[in-house]
Amino acid sequence: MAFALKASASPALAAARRVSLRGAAHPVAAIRASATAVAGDKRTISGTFTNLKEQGKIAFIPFIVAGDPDLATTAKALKVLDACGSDVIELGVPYSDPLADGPVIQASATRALTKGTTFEDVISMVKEVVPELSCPLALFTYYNPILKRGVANFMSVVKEAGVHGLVVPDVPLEETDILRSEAAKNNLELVLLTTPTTPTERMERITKASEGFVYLVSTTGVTGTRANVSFKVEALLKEIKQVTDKAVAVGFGVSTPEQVKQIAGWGADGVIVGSAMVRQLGESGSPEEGLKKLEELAKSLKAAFP
Ligand SMILES: O=P(O)(O)OC[C@@H](O)[C@@H](O)c1c[nH]c2ccccc12
Repeated sequence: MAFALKASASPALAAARRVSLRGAAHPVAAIRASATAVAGDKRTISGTFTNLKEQGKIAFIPFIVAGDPDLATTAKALKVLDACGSDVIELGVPYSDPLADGPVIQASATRALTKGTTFEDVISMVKEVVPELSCPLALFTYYNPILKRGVANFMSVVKEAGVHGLVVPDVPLEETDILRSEAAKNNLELVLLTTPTTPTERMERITKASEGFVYLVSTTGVTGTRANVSFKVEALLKEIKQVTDKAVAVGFGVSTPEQVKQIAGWGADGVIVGSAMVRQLGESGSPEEGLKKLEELAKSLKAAFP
């Protein structure tokens, strides 16, 4: 299934639309987007965290699966999330064996794959949409699709599409060197993940190697909303921040403003929200309804961020 959006609007027009979408609240982002698009893309994930820290803010990082309910809607969803004040967006490449995902994201990936969504289609869509976003985009993929295409080829294709970073949850730490060196050649930041059960020595190696930010998985098990965020996260954040001054963003289980506030209060530099976003977008009665529910959730969560 080929993906083709109408010719993307000029950066200035895209930025103007963003102002209207974002309302008066984010004119700076629209100006930044316009300047970025015209002057060449200077967005980086680590730079985003640096800017936020200087403002005493933390990053809102939503995750959605490309192609669910369809790629044209994914393109609109990325713009909606950007307009709602996302600081980084994680875009998942649908995969047939998402071993770290719970039922919501598994079902989403299945819907996207059943629609015939291919990696190439996702890349075509990303190439069209990235110039119209003000925030950086991190492509989320399991390791196998990278190996299938060859690491060097994968990285250059992804960079050429305008992606800023990568999250690869199942790459063994011992194999991240090749990934990181090829990513660095393409000016891509490779985000690594640490979990509540990662031994301290390994957490330190992961933290040292991670770029863009350190992804702290809040709980054991797979992705999916939880009633409560584990109190262990507070201590884990302190432990990681003793060994690095890199930004640390917390993900897994988050779906409410209260959980965002709690994690922010524990000292996180960002909060990642996936399944709750994916459910609103992919499980609604129609793409239009899904986009509306996505926007409502994104705005309600964004309002909880300091
Ligand atoms: O879905 P949750 O519980 O909000 O967690 C974020 C998660 O979706 C996203 O970061 C992600 C999607 N698939 C993953 C697999 C592993 C680690 C992280 C992820």
